[in-house]
Order: sequence, then structure tokens, then C-alpha cells
Amino acid sequence: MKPETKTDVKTQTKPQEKFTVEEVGWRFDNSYARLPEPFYVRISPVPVRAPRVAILNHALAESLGLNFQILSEQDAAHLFSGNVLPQTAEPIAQAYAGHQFGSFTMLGDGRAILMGEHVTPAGDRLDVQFKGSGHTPFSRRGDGRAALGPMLREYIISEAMHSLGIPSTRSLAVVTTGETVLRELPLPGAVLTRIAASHIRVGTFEYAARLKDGVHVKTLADYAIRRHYPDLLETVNPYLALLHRVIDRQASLVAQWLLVGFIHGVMNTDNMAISGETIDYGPCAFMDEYDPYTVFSSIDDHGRYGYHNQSRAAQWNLARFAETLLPLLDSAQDKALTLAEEAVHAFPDIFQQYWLNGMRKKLGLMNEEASDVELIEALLTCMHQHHADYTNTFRSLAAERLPDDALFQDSAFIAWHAQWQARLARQPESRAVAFNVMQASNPALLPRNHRVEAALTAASDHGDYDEMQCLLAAVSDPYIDAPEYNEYRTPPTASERVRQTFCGT
Ligand SMILES: Nc1ncnc2c1ncn2[C@@H]1O[C@H](COP(=O)(O)OP(=O)(O)OP(=O)(O)O)[C@@H](O)[C@H]1O
Repeated sequence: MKPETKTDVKTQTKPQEKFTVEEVGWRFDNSYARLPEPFYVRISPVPVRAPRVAILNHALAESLGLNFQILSEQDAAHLFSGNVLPQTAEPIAQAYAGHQFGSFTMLGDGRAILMGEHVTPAGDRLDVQFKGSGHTPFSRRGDGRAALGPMLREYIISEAMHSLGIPSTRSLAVVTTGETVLRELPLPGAVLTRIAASHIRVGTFEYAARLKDGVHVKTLADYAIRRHYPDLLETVNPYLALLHRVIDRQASLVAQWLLVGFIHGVMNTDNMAISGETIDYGPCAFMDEYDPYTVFSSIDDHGRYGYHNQSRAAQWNLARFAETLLPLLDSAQDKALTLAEEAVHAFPDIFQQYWLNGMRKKLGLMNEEASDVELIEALLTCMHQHHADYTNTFRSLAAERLPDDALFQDSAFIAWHAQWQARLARQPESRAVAFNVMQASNPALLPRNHRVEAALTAASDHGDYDEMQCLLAAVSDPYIDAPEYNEYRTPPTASERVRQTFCGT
């Protein structure tokens, strides 16, 4: 690690240096940049013309041990646009590959720069990455830039995901660049500062596996184990243990998405993080009415990444991950293949267990009965038939408040409700205990897609961030019934409903 000095800020354009790295609190130690060169290219963000702060995440900054108080708006804008680089950052664009909608492509950070790894006062090592930071050798035909709307969408949904208690990358800042990006229309450009456990993806392993000299997967696997799962170093076969652990993390993650009605929208292998965090909030959204066939993404014509397909998509990606590890699993090819297949074939059961445990909590079932799956499926079938709102239905059950609408008047639902009540009465725990668990497992507030779109339009088209700030406040404590945020619980009307979510990069 390079020593930090009092004048520890490198200026790319000409803003005044009024702060030092020590004062802001960055503590960079860039272990990924010590991997061999094929894993990245050293390159700095391309400076932007007139950066301005769109939003700063003060709560996250505090938990990272960063002091934003000393930064003026202009300082912050330069810092989070990449115009001013902390001396101890070692900017790189990471190389990776990916299966996108099933087709393999060599990729890499085409519009992102990893500034380095910040070590928090608690000792956590976290990537600090700028997304939308300009052209890199991996940009292919892209401009290296990002539009404001999609960066704010990532900010809102990643922060909501974190508040829901679901592993996710975080968003520290969004700044506008003062430059226009050309998409279908000219749009304001922006840079998002993303904080992540790491940016090692299944696609990073696919990239390493395709490099010629055969040692790179081992280098990457050793690095990933040390960084994310050091306990595996004690196991007999750490690479097999890594495969099992990543499968477990993804099964847990995707189950958690389903339990809150989340649809990622673009589950390509380059968007599956080895850390088990949700990454890349592109055409993603939370479902309003329950329909397992819901697809939001404007580019997902065949529903490959629709709600009900997400566990299958995850397993498919994990099979690609397992393939990259084959040479490390066992020196005998047949044995390695068997080990990999056993691990990947175990995914559906592991996923089902996480999902079932989560559903039991949503319904206050504190112990296990063989007929629980049937009970859960019967409720979901009723909800589907009545186009019931996913979030509000579960929250109503948790609050013992059954609204006067079609679902709750339906005879099949009334029969289901009686069965559920009888099931609750059979368990030893009191109703109070069960309903507390339900309250903590059924969010009242999510960033519904129509509210996200309204907030993004106000911010991106009119520079008005009030709606976004209110939405962020509403979803920051999602398991509380806060009357002041009741309007955010209302499902969209037919005319408000947003059926498609655009990648809109
Ligand atoms: N405007 C752009 N210019 C250059 N490259 C781009 C651009 N948009 C996307 N890419 C690259 O295309 C690939 C796939 O894009 P995708 O939208 O899935 O990723 P992303 O949102 O840019 O990044 P991440 O997965 O890190 O969140 C990535 O390698 C990305 O860097």
C-alpha cells in the first residue's frame, strides 16, 4: 500500500484541493490490482466537464468511516466523478466474460473503473467502483458512459434491497457529468459510485478459464477464497468447497428475491457475483400483482429471466461456474466432472429449502409440517387467480387485516384461511410470536416500479429530486407500517402500471 501524505490527492482537471485522503477517510489497499495483468487494465476515469452531485449516501459513508462533512458540494462532485483521484487509489478496468442470454462473449468493464478496495474501520474490504466513468479498452462500440436515470434506478433499488436485508452492492453517490449521452434520445450523463464486497463474477472465472496458460483459474479461485470464504482454506478440497459455497449463496439469494417479488431481469453470468450479492440493477423491478410469469425487461422476449425462471437461470449460471473449476476439482477428469455435477444438481433442493423456510416465516409457520408446501401453493394459486398484490397480501395477513377485496371474499381463499389458522393453532408457539415473525418477514414498503419511474422522470427530466428522496425515505425501513408512507403502498392503477423496464444504459 502506498503511503498517504497530507497532499494525497491527484488532480486531473483543476478543482481546488481542499481536503486530503486522510480527512475523507479513504483507506485503500488494492489487492485485486496485485493479481497478474490479464485480470485488468490500468486506466483512470475519463474526466467529465461539469460534475454536480445528484445524491450522496451519508448513512453509507458513515458506516464506511468516510467523512463527507469536510466536502463541499463541488469537492464531492469532483471526487465522485473521477475528476479528482485519491493518490492511494489504483484505478483499473477489470476483465471478464459472460454468457448473455445464453451466448458467450468476452466483456470487461466497458464503462466502469474499479478505484480500489477501501478497508472500513470494522476491517471490511470493499470495492469502490465508478460506473459510467468513460471509455476503456473493453468498451467495444459503447461510449463508456451511463445515463442519469439508470444510475438513479440502481441507487434506489440497491439501497432498498439492502434495507430489506438482502445481500446487495450499495450506492454511495451519483453525480451528473454535465455531458449528454446519446441513447434513443439525448440524456444527462452520470457516474454512480458502487460499493461491493467485490466485483468477481461467474464471468470473471469464465474469462480466466479461457486464458491460454491454464494457471489463471487457480489464481482467481485462490484469491476469491482468501477474500470471501477464508474458512474454506481449512477444507480438504477448497475449490470444491468454493463451488458448494457459491451455489449455497446463490440459492439463498435467489430465494430471497422471490420471497419479496423481485425480478432481476438480466441474470447473465457476468451479473452473478461470487460474493453472493445482488449486482447490476438494470431492467429489474418488484412485482405488484402476483403472476409467476411476470417479465419486466424490455429485452427479455422469451421470459428467460422472468420471475419463475430465476432459480433455473441461477442453476444454469452455476453450471458455467462449475465448468471453469473442473481442472481444480480433481486431477482425474471423470471424478472432477462427477463432483461438479453432484454440486450443481444439488441446487434445486438447496434453493427449495431456502424458499420454503422463507415462505414459512412469511406465514408465521414456526415448525415444519409435510403439507406446508401444499398450503403455500394453495395461497399463491388464489393470489394468481385474483391478481392479488404480492406485497400487500402478505402484509395484510401479517397484520391480521384482511381488506375487503375480491381475493379475501373468494371461497377458496376463505377455506385456505381456515386451514392456515388451524395450522397456526397446531404449533406450540403463541400467535404473538408467529405474527412478530410475519411482520419481520413481509415488507410493507418496496420501491414499486411506477413510483421508481416517477422519481426517475422528475430527477432526470426536471432536476427535481424530492420524489426520489421521499421514495428512498419510505423504503429505508420496509418492515414498519409508517402511516406517512401509505401512498407508497398503493399498487399502481391500470394507467400507472409500468409493464416494461428498460435497460436504458
Ligand atoms: N455505454 C457503454 N459503453 C461501453 N461499454 C458498455 C456500455 N454499456 C454497457 N457496457 C458493457 O457491456 C457489458 C454488459 O453491460 P451491462 O449493462 O450488463 O453491465 P453494466 O451495467 O455496464 O455493468 P455491471 O454489470 O458492472 O453493473 C459490460 O461489460 C459493460 O461494461
